[in-house]
Amino acid sequence: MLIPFSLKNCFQLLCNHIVPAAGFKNTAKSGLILQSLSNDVYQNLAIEDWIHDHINLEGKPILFLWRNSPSVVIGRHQNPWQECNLNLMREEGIKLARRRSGGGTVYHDMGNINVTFFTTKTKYDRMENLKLIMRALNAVQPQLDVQATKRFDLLLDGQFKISGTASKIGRTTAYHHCTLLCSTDRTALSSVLKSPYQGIKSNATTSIPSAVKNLLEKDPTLTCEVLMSAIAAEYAAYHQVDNHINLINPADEMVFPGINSKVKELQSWEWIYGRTPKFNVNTTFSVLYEQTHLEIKVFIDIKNGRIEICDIQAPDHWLPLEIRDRLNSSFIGSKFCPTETTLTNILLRTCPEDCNLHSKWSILCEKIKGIM
Ligand SMILES: Nc1ncnc2c1ncn2[C@@H]1O[C@H](COP(=O)(O)OC(=O)CCCC[C@@H]2CCSS2)[C@@H](O)[C@H]1O
Repeated sequence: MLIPFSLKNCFQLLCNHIVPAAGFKNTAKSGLILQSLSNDVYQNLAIEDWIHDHINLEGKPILFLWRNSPSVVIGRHQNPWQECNLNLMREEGIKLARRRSGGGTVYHDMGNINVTFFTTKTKYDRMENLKLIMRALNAVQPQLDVQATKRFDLLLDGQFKISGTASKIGRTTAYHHCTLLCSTDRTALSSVLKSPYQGIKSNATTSIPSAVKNLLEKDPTLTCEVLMSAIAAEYAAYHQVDNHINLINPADEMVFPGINSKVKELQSWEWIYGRTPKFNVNTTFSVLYEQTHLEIKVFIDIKNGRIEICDIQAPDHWLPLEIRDRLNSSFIGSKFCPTETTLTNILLRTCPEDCNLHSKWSILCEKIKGIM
Protein backbone atom coordinates (compact mmCIF):
# COMPACT_ATOMS: atom_id res chain seq x y z
CA MET A 1 0.00 0.00 0.00
CA LEU A 2 1.40 3.45 -0.95
CA ILE A 3 1.09 6.11 1.73
CA PRO A 4 2.02 9.66 0.74
CA PHE A 5 4.24 10.96 3.47
CA SER A 6 3.32 14.25 5.07
CA LEU A 7 6.28 16.38 5.97
CA LYS A 8 5.49 16.06 9.65
CA ASN A 9 5.19 12.33 9.91
CA CYS A 10 8.17 11.78 7.62
CA PHE A 11 10.30 14.00 9.81
CA GLN A 12 9.01 12.17 12.87
CA LEU A 13 9.83 8.81 11.38
CA LEU A 14 13.30 9.84 10.33
CA CYS A 15 13.94 11.57 13.65
CA ASN A 16 13.23 8.27 15.28
CA HIS A 17 16.03 6.86 13.21
CA ILE A 18 18.51 9.65 13.74
CA VAL A 19 21.55 8.78 15.83
CA PRO A 20 20.99 9.65 19.50
CA ALA A 21 24.16 11.78 19.37
CA ALA A 22 22.24 14.26 17.21
CA GLY A 23 19.91 14.85 20.16
CA PHE A 24 16.92 12.87 18.96
CA LYS A 25 15.31 10.07 20.89
CA ASN A 26 15.38 6.87 18.93
CA THR A 27 12.06 5.21 19.54
CA ALA A 28 11.35 3.40 16.27
CA LYS A 29 10.92 -0.31 16.90
CA SER A 30 11.64 -1.78 13.51
CA GLY A 31 12.58 -1.03 9.92
CA LEU A 32 11.28 1.32 7.31
CA ILE A 33 10.43 1.20 3.60
CA LEU A 34 11.05 4.39 1.62
CA GLN A 35 10.46 5.24 -2.03
CA SER A 36 11.75 8.38 -3.70
CA LEU A 37 9.40 10.84 -5.39
CA SER A 38 12.33 12.10 -7.42
CA ASN A 39 13.80 10.64 -10.59
CA ASP A 40 16.95 12.70 -10.34
CA VAL A 41 20.02 10.50 -9.93
CA TYR A 42 21.94 13.12 -7.91
CA GLN A 43 19.08 13.65 -5.45
CA ASN A 44 18.61 9.92 -5.00
CA LEU A 45 22.31 9.26 -4.47
CA ALA A 46 22.32 12.16 -1.98
CA ILE A 47 19.51 10.48 -0.02
CA GLU A 48 21.70 7.38 0.26
CA ASP A 49 24.54 9.52 1.63
CA TRP A 50 22.21 11.31 4.00
CA ILE A 51 20.75 8.14 5.47
CA HIS A 52 24.23 6.61 5.69
CA ASP A 53 25.54 9.66 7.56
CA HIS A 54 22.60 10.53 9.83
CA ILE A 55 20.56 7.49 10.71
CA ASN A 56 21.06 5.03 13.49
CA LEU A 57 20.18 1.73 11.86
CA GLU A 58 20.63 -0.47 14.94
CA GLY A 59 17.66 -2.85 14.91
CA LYS A 60 15.99 -0.63 12.29
CA PRO A 61 17.09 -1.43 8.77
CA ILE A 62 15.84 0.70 5.87
CA LEU A 63 14.83 -0.30 2.36
CA PHE A 64 15.00 2.48 -0.24
CA LEU A 65 13.41 2.12 -3.68
CA TRP A 66 14.24 4.61 -6.42
CA ARG A 67 14.26 5.12 -10.17
CA ASN A 68 16.05 7.64 -12.35
CA SER A 69 15.57 9.42 -15.63
CA PRO A 70 18.21 8.27 -18.16
CA SER A 71 21.60 8.29 -16.44
CA VAL A 72 24.91 6.48 -16.41
CA VAL A 73 26.21 5.69 -12.93
CA ILE A 74 29.92 4.97 -12.65
CA GLY A 75 31.65 3.41 -9.64
CA ARG A 76 33.69 5.49 -7.22
CA HIS A 77 37.07 4.54 -8.74
CA GLN A 78 36.18 4.57 -12.43
CA ASN A 79 37.14 6.57 -15.49
CA PRO A 80 34.06 7.92 -17.34
CA TRP A 81 36.01 8.33 -20.62
CA GLN A 82 36.83 4.62 -20.47
CA GLU A 83 33.33 3.51 -19.53
CA CYS A 84 30.86 5.43 -21.61
CA ASN A 85 30.16 7.53 -24.67
CA LEU A 86 30.22 11.01 -23.14
CA ASN A 87 29.54 12.75 -26.46
CA LEU A 88 26.43 10.69 -27.09
CA MET A 89 25.28 11.30 -23.53
CA ARG A 90 25.71 15.07 -23.94
CA GLU A 91 23.72 14.95 -27.20
CA GLU A 92 20.93 12.87 -25.67
CA GLY A 93 20.84 14.69 -22.32
CA ILE A 94 21.78 11.54 -20.37
CA LYS A 95 23.19 12.41 -16.94
CA LEU A 96 26.50 11.11 -15.67
CA ALA A 97 26.85 10.36 -11.96
CA ARG A 98 29.69 9.00 -9.85
CA ARG A 99 28.45 7.02 -6.88
CA ARG A 100 30.19 6.55 -3.52
CA SER A 101 30.27 2.77 -3.82
CA GLY A 102 32.84 0.87 -5.88
CA GLY A 103 32.29 -1.43 -8.85
CA GLY A 104 31.31 -0.99 -12.47
CA THR A 105 29.15 1.22 -14.66
CA VAL A 106 25.42 0.77 -15.18
CA TYR A 107 22.70 2.49 -17.17
CA HIS A 108 19.51 3.66 -15.46
CA ASP A 109 16.19 4.80 -16.82
CA MET A 110 12.61 4.59 -15.58
CA GLY A 111 12.56 0.89 -16.52
CA ASN A 112 15.33 0.15 -14.01
CA ILE A 113 14.61 -0.17 -10.30
CA ASN A 114 17.29 0.61 -7.72
CA VAL A 115 17.05 -1.07 -4.35
CA THR A 116 19.17 0.05 -1.41
CA PHE A 117 19.44 -2.03 1.77
CA PHE A 118 20.69 0.05 4.71
CA THR A 119 21.84 -1.85 7.80
CA THR A 120 24.41 -1.68 10.52
CA LYS A 121 27.80 -2.93 9.41
CA THR A 122 27.28 -6.16 11.35
CA LYS A 123 23.92 -6.90 9.73
CA TYR A 124 25.21 -6.19 6.20
CA ASP A 125 24.55 -9.30 4.06
CA ARG A 126 24.35 -8.97 0.28
CA MET A 127 23.38 -12.58 -0.41
CA GLU A 128 20.53 -12.35 2.10
CA ASN A 129 19.28 -9.21 0.31
CA LEU A 130 19.49 -10.85 -3.11
CA LYS A 131 17.60 -13.87 -1.80
CA LEU A 132 14.89 -11.47 -0.62
CA ILE A 133 14.65 -10.03 -4.14
CA MET A 134 14.52 -13.54 -5.62
CA ARG A 135 11.69 -14.50 -3.26
CA ALA A 136 9.83 -11.32 -4.27
CA LEU A 137 10.28 -12.18 -7.96
CA ASN A 138 9.13 -15.74 -7.44
CA ALA A 139 6.13 -14.55 -5.45
CA VAL A 140 4.84 -12.68 -8.52
CA GLN A 141 6.07 -15.21 -11.09
CA PRO A 142 6.95 -18.66 -9.67
CA GLN A 143 8.24 -19.82 -13.04
CA LEU A 144 11.10 -17.30 -13.18
CA ASP A 145 14.56 -18.84 -13.16
CA VAL A 146 16.69 -16.28 -11.29
CA GLN A 147 20.01 -17.09 -9.64
CA ALA A 148 22.58 -15.04 -7.74
CA THR A 149 26.21 -15.32 -8.80
CA LYS A 150 29.41 -15.16 -6.72
CA ARG A 151 29.78 -11.53 -7.86
CA PHE A 152 26.27 -10.80 -6.56
CA ASP A 153 24.75 -10.32 -10.00
CA LEU A 154 21.28 -11.76 -10.58
CA LEU A 155 20.99 -13.87 -13.72
CA LEU A 156 17.81 -14.76 -15.56
CA ASP A 157 17.73 -18.20 -17.22
CA GLY A 158 21.32 -18.76 -16.16
CA GLN A 159 22.72 -16.28 -18.67
CA PHE A 160 21.16 -12.81 -18.71
CA LYS A 161 22.10 -10.25 -16.12
CA ILE A 162 19.07 -8.51 -14.59
CA SER A 163 20.79 -7.01 -11.55
CA GLY A 164 24.20 -5.62 -10.59
CA THR A 165 25.43 -4.94 -7.07
CA ALA A 166 27.66 -2.45 -5.29
CA SER A 167 28.10 -1.45 -1.68
CA LYS A 168 29.53 1.01 0.78
CA ILE A 169 30.70 0.03 4.20
CA GLY A 170 31.19 2.77 6.75
CA ARG A 171 32.46 2.72 10.33
CA THR A 172 29.16 1.55 11.82
CA THR A 173 26.62 1.48 8.99
CA ALA A 174 26.62 0.02 5.52
CA TYR A 175 24.50 -0.15 2.44
CA HIS A 176 24.15 -2.59 -0.38
CA HIS A 177 22.48 -1.27 -3.49
CA CYS A 178 21.51 -3.08 -6.64
CA THR A 179 19.71 -2.50 -9.92
CA LEU A 180 16.83 -4.52 -11.35
CA LEU A 181 16.15 -4.41 -15.07
CA CYS A 182 12.45 -4.37 -15.70
CA SER A 183 11.85 -2.46 -18.93
CA THR A 184 15.03 -0.50 -19.61
CA ASP A 185 15.86 0.71 -23.11
CA ARG A 186 18.47 -1.94 -23.96
CA THR A 187 19.54 -0.18 -27.14
CA ALA A 188 20.36 2.98 -25.19
CA LEU A 189 22.08 0.89 -22.50
CA SER A 190 24.48 -0.76 -24.91
CA SER A 191 25.21 2.31 -27.05
CA VAL A 192 25.87 4.56 -24.09
CA LEU A 193 28.10 2.02 -22.29
CA LYS A 194 30.45 1.77 -25.26
CA SER A 195 33.42 4.12 -25.06
CA PRO A 196 34.57 5.54 -28.41
CA TYR A 197 37.75 6.98 -26.85
CA GLN A 198 41.01 5.39 -27.98
CA GLY A 199 44.40 5.06 -26.29
CA ILE A 200 43.39 5.51 -22.64
CA LYS A 201 45.72 3.95 -20.05
CA SER A 202 44.71 3.90 -16.40
CA ASN A 203 44.45 1.83 -13.26
CA ALA A 204 40.77 2.71 -12.76
CA THR A 205 38.30 -0.09 -12.01
CA THR A 206 36.92 -1.46 -15.26
CA SER A 207 33.37 -2.72 -15.68
CA ILE A 208 32.50 -6.31 -16.49
CA PRO A 209 30.06 -6.29 -19.43
CA SER A 210 27.32 -8.92 -19.57
CA ALA A 211 24.40 -9.80 -21.77
CA VAL A 212 21.37 -8.19 -20.14
CA LYS A 213 17.63 -8.78 -20.28
CA ASN A 214 14.51 -7.08 -18.94
CA LEU A 215 12.09 -8.97 -16.69
CA LEU A 216 9.20 -7.51 -18.67
CA GLU A 217 10.53 -9.22 -21.82
CA LYS A 218 10.12 -12.53 -20.00
CA ASP A 219 6.68 -11.77 -18.61
CA PRO A 220 4.69 -8.65 -19.62
CA THR A 221 2.99 -8.47 -16.21
CA LEU A 222 6.31 -7.73 -14.49
CA THR A 223 6.11 -3.95 -14.54
CA CYS A 224 8.25 -1.73 -12.29
CA GLU A 225 5.25 -1.01 -10.07
CA VAL A 226 4.48 -4.73 -9.61
CA LEU A 227 8.14 -5.50 -8.85
CA MET A 228 8.57 -2.63 -6.40
CA SER A 229 5.46 -3.63 -4.45
CA ALA A 230 6.60 -7.24 -4.40
CA ILE A 231 10.04 -6.29 -3.04
CA ALA A 232 8.46 -4.01 -0.43
CA ALA A 233 6.02 -6.78 0.62
CA GLU A 234 8.81 -9.34 0.93
CA TYR A 235 10.96 -6.89 2.89
CA ALA A 236 8.06 -6.12 5.24
CA ALA A 237 7.38 -9.81 5.81
CA TYR A 238 11.04 -10.68 6.35
CA HIS A 239 11.79 -7.79 8.71
CA GLN A 240 8.32 -7.74 10.29
CA VAL A 241 7.74 -4.09 9.49
CA ASP A 242 4.77 -2.17 8.13
CA ASN A 243 4.01 -2.92 4.51
CA HIS A 244 3.82 0.83 3.83
CA ILE A 245 5.88 2.41 1.11
CA ASN A 246 6.70 5.83 2.52
CA LEU A 247 7.14 8.35 -0.27
CA ILE A 248 9.95 10.83 0.35
CA ASN A 249 10.97 14.03 -1.38
CA PRO A 250 14.77 14.31 -1.55
CA ALA A 251 14.55 18.05 -2.18
CA ASP A 252 13.05 18.66 1.27
CA GLU A 253 15.63 20.39 3.48
CA MET A 254 13.17 20.28 6.39
CA VAL A 255 13.18 16.50 6.41
CA PHE A 256 16.76 16.01 5.26
CA PRO A 257 18.77 18.94 6.61
CA GLY A 258 21.89 19.47 4.52
CA ILE A 259 20.63 17.38 1.59
CA ASN A 260 21.03 20.15 -0.99
CA SER A 261 24.72 20.54 -0.36
CA LYS A 262 25.11 16.78 -0.81
CA VAL A 263 23.24 17.04 -4.14
CA LYS A 264 25.49 19.93 -5.24
CA GLU A 265 28.61 17.94 -4.45
CA LEU A 266 27.40 14.93 -6.43
CA GLN A 267 26.58 17.21 -9.39
CA SER A 268 29.92 18.96 -9.36
CA TRP A 269 32.51 18.55 -12.08
CA GLU A 270 35.11 18.00 -9.35
CA TRP A 271 33.28 14.93 -8.04
CA ILE A 272 32.12 13.43 -11.35
CA TYR A 273 35.23 13.97 -13.48
CA GLY A 274 37.78 15.34 -11.01
CA ARG A 275 37.76 12.12 -8.97
CA THR A 276 38.90 10.03 -11.93
CA PRO A 277 42.10 8.14 -11.09
CA LYS A 278 45.14 9.57 -12.93
CA PHE A 279 45.24 8.43 -16.57
CA ASN A 280 46.79 9.20 -19.92
CA VAL A 281 45.67 9.32 -23.51
CA ASN A 282 48.08 8.32 -26.25
CA THR A 283 46.49 8.61 -29.66
CA THR A 284 46.91 9.73 -33.25
CA PHE A 285 44.54 11.46 -35.58
CA SER A 286 44.64 12.62 -39.12
CA VAL A 287 43.82 16.17 -40.17
CA LEU A 288 42.85 17.26 -43.67
CA TYR A 289 44.40 20.64 -44.47
CA GLU A 290 44.40 22.13 -47.97
CA GLN A 291 43.87 18.70 -49.49
CA THR A 292 46.71 16.97 -47.62
CA HIS A 293 46.41 14.52 -44.75
CA LEU A 294 48.58 15.29 -41.76
CA GLU A 295 49.25 12.93 -38.91
CA ILE A 296 48.92 14.46 -35.44
CA LYS A 297 50.15 12.62 -32.37
CA VAL A 298 48.70 13.44 -28.99
CA PHE A 299 49.90 12.47 -25.55
CA ILE A 300 48.05 13.87 -22.57
CA ASP A 301 48.45 13.08 -18.85
CA ILE A 302 45.34 13.80 -16.79
CA LYS A 303 45.29 14.12 -13.01
CA ASN A 304 42.15 15.07 -11.05
CA GLY A 305 40.43 15.51 -14.42
CA ARG A 306 42.88 18.23 -15.45
CA ILE A 307 45.63 18.20 -18.03
CA GLU A 308 49.00 17.82 -16.35
CA ILE A 309 51.20 17.08 -19.35
CA CYS A 310 50.28 17.81 -22.96
CA ASP A 311 52.34 16.84 -25.96
CA ILE A 312 50.66 17.48 -29.29
CA GLN A 313 52.99 16.72 -32.16
CA ALA A 314 52.21 18.13 -35.59
CA PRO A 315 54.62 18.33 -38.56
CA ASP A 316 57.01 21.30 -38.05
CA HIS A 317 56.34 22.73 -41.49
CA TRP A 318 52.65 22.92 -40.65
CA LEU A 319 52.82 24.21 -37.11
CA PRO A 320 56.06 26.00 -36.11
CA LEU A 321 57.77 24.33 -33.16
CA GLU A 322 57.68 27.41 -31.01
CA ILE A 323 53.92 27.85 -31.48
CA ARG A 324 53.36 24.16 -30.82
CA ASP A 325 55.26 24.38 -27.52
CA ARG A 326 53.32 27.46 -26.50
CA LEU A 327 50.06 25.71 -27.29
CA ASN A 328 51.07 22.58 -25.41
CA SER A 329 51.92 24.52 -22.29
CA SER A 330 48.71 26.57 -22.55
CA PHE A 331 46.75 23.37 -22.04
CA ILE A 332 48.33 22.61 -18.69
CA GLY A 333 45.82 22.96 -15.88
CA SER A 334 42.75 22.92 -18.16
CA LYS A 335 39.88 20.56 -17.43
CA PHE A 336 39.86 17.56 -19.77
CA CYS A 337 36.48 18.65 -21.02
CA PRO A 338 35.24 19.92 -24.42
CA THR A 339 33.35 22.88 -22.94
CA GLU A 340 36.40 24.14 -21.07
CA THR A 341 36.67 27.83 -21.96
CA THR A 342 40.46 27.83 -21.89
CA LEU A 343 40.34 25.62 -24.98
CA THR A 344 39.05 28.53 -27.03
CA ASN A 345 40.92 31.20 -25.12
CA ILE A 346 44.20 29.41 -25.73
CA LEU A 347 43.77 30.23 -29.37
CA LEU A 348 43.58 33.97 -28.78
CA ARG A 349 46.35 34.01 -26.20
CA THR A 350 48.73 32.05 -28.37
CA CYS A 351 48.46 33.60 -31.80
CA PRO A 352 46.25 36.68 -31.59
CA GLU A 353 46.73 37.99 -35.14
CA ASP A 354 47.65 35.09 -37.35
CA CYS A 355 44.58 33.90 -39.31
CA ASN A 356 46.45 30.98 -40.79
CA LEU A 357 47.52 29.70 -37.39
CA HIS A 358 44.02 30.34 -36.09
CA SER A 359 42.47 28.05 -38.61
CA LYS A 360 45.06 25.31 -37.97
CA TRP A 361 44.59 25.56 -34.24
CA SER A 362 40.80 25.49 -34.60
CA ILE A 363 41.10 22.22 -36.48
CA LEU A 364 43.36 20.79 -33.78
CA CYS A 365 41.09 22.02 -31.00
CA GLU A 366 38.05 20.38 -32.59
CA LYS A 367 39.95 17.09 -32.89
CA ILE A 368 41.15 17.27 -29.31
CA LYS A 369 37.67 18.12 -28.05
CA GLY A 370 36.56 14.94 -29.80
CA ILE A 371 38.71 12.80 -27.48
CA MET A 372 37.32 14.45 -24.34
N1 LIG B 1 20.88 -1.29 -14.91
C1 LIG B 1 21.60 -2.38 -15.09
N2 LIG B 1 21.32 -3.51 -14.41
C2 LIG B 1 22.06 -4.63 -14.57
N3 LIG B 1 23.10 -4.72 -15.40
C3 LIG B 1 23.42 -3.62 -16.09
C4 LIG B 1 22.70 -2.41 -15.98
N4 LIG B 1 23.27 -1.49 -16.80
C5 LIG B 1 24.29 -2.12 -17.40
N5 LIG B 1 24.40 -3.40 -16.98
C6 LIG B 1 25.41 -4.42 -17.35
O1 LIG B 1 26.33 -4.57 -16.27
C7 LIG B 1 27.67 -4.30 -16.73
C8 LIG B 1 28.52 -3.71 -15.62
O2 LIG B 1 28.65 -4.69 -14.63
P1 LIG B 1 29.64 -4.51 -13.39
O3 LIG B 1 29.57 -5.77 -12.61
O4 LIG B 1 30.98 -4.04 -13.86
O5 LIG B 1 29.00 -3.31 -12.54
C9 LIG B 1 27.81 -3.38 -11.87
O6 LIG B 1 26.97 -4.23 -12.09
C10 LIG B 1 27.60 -2.26 -10.89
C11 LIG B 1 26.25 -2.24 -10.24
C12 LIG B 1 25.99 -0.95 -9.50
C13 LIG B 1 24.63 -0.90 -8.89
C14 LIG B 1 24.31 0.43 -8.23
C15 LIG B 1 22.94 0.40 -7.62
C16 LIG B 1 22.40 1.78 -7.41
S1 LIG B 1 23.36 2.99 -8.15
S2 LIG B 1 24.37 1.79 -9.31
C17 LIG B 1 27.46 -3.38 -17.91
O7 LIG B 1 28.57 -3.38 -18.78
C18 LIG B 1 26.22 -3.99 -18.56
O8 LIG B 1 26.56 -5.15 -19.28
